[in-house]
Amino acid sequence: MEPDPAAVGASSSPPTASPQGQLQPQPQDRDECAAVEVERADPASPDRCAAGGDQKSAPQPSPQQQPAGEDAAASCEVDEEQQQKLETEAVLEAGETLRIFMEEFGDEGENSLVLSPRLKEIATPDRPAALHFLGEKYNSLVERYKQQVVKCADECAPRYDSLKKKYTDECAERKRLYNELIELRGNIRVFCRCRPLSSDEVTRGCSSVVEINPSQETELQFVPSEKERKVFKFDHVFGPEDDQEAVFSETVPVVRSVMDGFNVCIFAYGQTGTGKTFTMEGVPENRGVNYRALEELFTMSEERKTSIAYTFSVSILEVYNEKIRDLLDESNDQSKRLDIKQSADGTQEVPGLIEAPIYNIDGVWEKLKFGARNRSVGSTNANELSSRSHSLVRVTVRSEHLVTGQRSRSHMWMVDLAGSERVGKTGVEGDRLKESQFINKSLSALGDVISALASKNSHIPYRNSKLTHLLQSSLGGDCKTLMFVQISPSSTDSGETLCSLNFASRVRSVEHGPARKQADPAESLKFKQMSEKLRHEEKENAQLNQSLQLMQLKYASRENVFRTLNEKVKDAEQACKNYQQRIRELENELGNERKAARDSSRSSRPPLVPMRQRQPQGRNNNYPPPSGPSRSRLSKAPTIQNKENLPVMMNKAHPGADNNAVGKARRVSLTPVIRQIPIQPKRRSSMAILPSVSEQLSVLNEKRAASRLSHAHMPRRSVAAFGSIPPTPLAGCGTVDATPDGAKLRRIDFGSSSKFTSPPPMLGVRNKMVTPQQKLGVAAAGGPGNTSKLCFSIQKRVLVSSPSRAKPSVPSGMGIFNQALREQVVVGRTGKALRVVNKKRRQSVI
Ligand SMILES: Nc1ncnc2c1ncn2[C@@H]1O[C@H](COP(=O)(O)OP(=O)(O)OP(=O)(O)O)[C@@H](O)[C@H]1O
Repeated sequence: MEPDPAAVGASSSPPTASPQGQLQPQPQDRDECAAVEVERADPASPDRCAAGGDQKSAPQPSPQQQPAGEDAAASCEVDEEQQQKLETEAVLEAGETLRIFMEEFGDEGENSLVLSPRLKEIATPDRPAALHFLGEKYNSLVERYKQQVVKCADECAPRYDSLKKKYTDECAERKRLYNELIELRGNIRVFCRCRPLSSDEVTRGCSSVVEINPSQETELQFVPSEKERKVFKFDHVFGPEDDQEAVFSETVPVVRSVMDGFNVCIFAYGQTGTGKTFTMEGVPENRGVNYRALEELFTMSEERKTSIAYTFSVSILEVYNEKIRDLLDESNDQSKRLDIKQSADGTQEVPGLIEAPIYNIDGVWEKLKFGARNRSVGSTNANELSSRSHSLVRVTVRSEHLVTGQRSRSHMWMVDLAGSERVGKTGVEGDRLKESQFINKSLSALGDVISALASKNSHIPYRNSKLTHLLQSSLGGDCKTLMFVQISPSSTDSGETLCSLNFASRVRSVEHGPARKQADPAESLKFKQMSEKLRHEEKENAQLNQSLQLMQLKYASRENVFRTLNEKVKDAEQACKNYQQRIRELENELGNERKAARDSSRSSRPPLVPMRQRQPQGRNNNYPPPSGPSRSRLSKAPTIQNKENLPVMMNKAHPGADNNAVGKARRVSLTPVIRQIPIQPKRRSSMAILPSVSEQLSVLNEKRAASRLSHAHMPRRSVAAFGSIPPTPLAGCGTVDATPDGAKLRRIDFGSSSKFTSPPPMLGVRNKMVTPQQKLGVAAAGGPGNTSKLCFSIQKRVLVSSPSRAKPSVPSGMGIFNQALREQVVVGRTGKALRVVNKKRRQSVI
C-alpha cells in the first residue's frame, strides 16, 4: 500500500545527527513524536501521526502547570521527572534504533522500499522520523521510476511501432493469401450475418442462440440449449452490432473483381425476416450491398479513367412463381414472357431483358428504387414486407484498355432470394401460400444443385428451376461467388437457423474451379479466328519441319556415301601408286637383267645350232609362227651388225615402242642363258595346242552351218573346243547331239589360268544347265588322250596388258590367223581384254 504523500510530507524535515553521531529528531519532529505518542493506539498510521501533529496546539498540561496542592505537586514532579527520564532514555534508545534502521535501509538499496525488520524495533517516538525518512525516499524513488518509465517508453516507441506495423502487414498478407487460396480452390465464399433480436422478440422474451466472439471473426457458435453447442466456420461472421459499412468492407474485394473482367455473383440466403433485403438493398438511410457496390464501381472507374474506359448498364428482374419478370419495364406488361437462353460463350442470357445504361450513382439509385417498387412484396406473420420473389440485379461492366485496346465484358449478379419459410408458422394462405410453395420449391432446387456440386456429381440439375438455371454460371461456372447466409438469433427460430447454417456450410464446400477473366464476345470471336489460323499454321509448320528432317536425313546419308566413296577412291589411288611403284621396280630389275644378259652374251660364244631351228622364247605362245616378213627375218641368221642395227629398225617401224624390250628380247633368245621371265601382273595365257589351218577352217565351216540351222545364240563368254571329240556320256543328255552336225564340242581346260575354270555353256546348248560332274566328264573326254586333236579357246579376254604399260591398240582380227575367219570377226578391246565378235551375227564366236 502506498503511503499518503500528504501525510508523509507533513513531516518533511529530515532527522539530524547528534554531535555523538546519533540521529536526533528536530524540534518539530519532537512535537510530532509527541503527537505520535498520543496516537499510540495506531502507530502504523501516518495519517494519525499527522493528525497527532495538529494536537500540539493543545498540549497535555504538565504537573508544574497544575494549580494543585504542594504534596500533590511534589509527587507529580517526581513522577514527571521519572517520566521524563524514562522518555529521554527511550528516545535515546530509539534514536539509536532509527539510526541503525536508516543505515540498513540505505545499505539495502537505493531503489527499494522493502521495510527493514528493524522498523518494528523502532520506538514509537522515532516512528514519525522513520516515516518521514521513508516518505522522502518514496518520493525520490517515484520520481526516479517516472523518469525511467519515460526513458523506457521513448526507447521502446519505435520498436513498438515497427512491431505493430509488422503485425498489421502480416494480418493483411494472411488475408490476401487466404483469399488467393480460396480463389485457387474456386470455393464459393460464405459470409454469415446475424441480425439483432427484434423488439417483438425481446418482448416475447426470446433469448439468443448464437454466440459470436469478436476476436474470432470466422467462427460462430450455435447454442440452442445449455448442453448443445455447435461451431460453424465461415469466411466472415457479422454479428448484430456490425453495420452495413462493415459488411460492405469485406465484400469490396469481390466487387472489385468485376472491374478486372471477372464474373461475380453475390446472393443472400436465409429464413424469412432475417435481413436478406436489409443486407442487399438496405434502407434509404442505411443502404445495402447493391447500392454500395455500384458506388464502388463508379469510384474505381474514375480512378482508372486514364488507362481504362468503363461503361455500365443495369438490368433488374425477378423470378416470381417460376416466371421471369423485368422490373425495369415501365409498361409493366404482365403478358411479356422472358426466358433463359444459353449464349454462344456458354453463359445464360435472358433475351428481351432491358439493359439500362447508367452514368452516375444517382442514376443507379433511381433504377434500384424503381426495381424495388415493382418487386412483389406481401405481408406475412414473419415479415410485414416479405419478399415473395427472388430479385436479381445484373450489372454489366464493359471495359476497353486505352493503351492496348483490350476489351472485356463481365457481369455482376446481386441476388436477394425470397426467404425460406414454414407455411404453418408464417400462416399464409391463398396467393401467399402458392408463392411460398414456389419459393420453397426453387430453394429446394438450389439445395439440390449445391449438393450435386459439393459431391462432384456428373449431372447438376440446374434446369430444375428458373433460379438455378439463371445462376448456373455463378454456382458452378468460372465466376467469383459470395453468399450471405442470414440468420435470426432468436431461440424461436433455432430450427430454421440450424438448417440455414448447415446449408451454408455445404455451399462453402463447393469447389467450382478458379475464376476466369471474361473477354468481350467480339474480341472472343476475333481471338477464336486468330487461334484457328495459328493452329493451321502450326500444322503446316509441323509438316514442313517433318519434310526438312527427312531431307536432312537424306543429305546426311548421301554425305556418308560420298565420304565412303572418297575413301575408296583414295584407297584405289594409293593401290595404283603402289602398283606403279612395283612396276617401276620390276622394270628396273628387267632392265638390269637385260643389261646383264647383254653383257654376258657379248662375252660368250655364238650358239652352235642355227638360229632358224630354235624357237625364240618370246614366241612361246599359242599362235602358229607367222608366215610374214618377221618370220623370214627370223629365219635368217643375222649378223652382229644386223643384230646391233635391229633396235634402230624397230624404232623406225614402231615409233614409240620400247626399243630395249624388242632388241633385248631377241638377243636373249640367242643366248643359252636361262633368264627369269618377269612376272607380268594379271597376265593371262592360254596354253593350248593350236589347230592347223585346215582344221580350223573345217571347224569354222561346221560351226557356221550349225549356227545357220539352229539359230542358236552364242553366249557372250564361251570357251569351246574344236575337234572330233568322240561322243561322251554327256552327248546322251543332248548337249552335243543337239547340234545338227553333231559337232563334238568339248572344253579342254589345261588349267592355264584360274580365271577360266568356269566353263561357258556349249555351242548349240542354249539355256541348258550343265552340272559340274558333266563338265568334268567333258574335260575327261577331251583329256590328255585327245590332245592330238586341235582345239583352242578363244576367250573374251585373250590378251592381258600390264596396267602400267601403254599397249598399242590391237587391230581387228589380230591373233586369228585364218584370213576368212579374220574377216568375219571383230576383235575389240574391253578394258584389258580383247573381245571376239562375229560381225554378221553380233555374237561371240569360237
Ligand atoms: N442487421 C440488421 N440490423 C437491423 N435491422 C435488421 C437487420 N437485419 C434485418 N433487420 C430488420 O429486420 C426486418 C426484416 O428484414 P428483411 O425484410 O430484410 O428480411 P428478409 O430476410 O428480407 O425477409 P423476407 O425473406 O421475408 O423478405 C426489417 O425490418 C429489417 O430492418
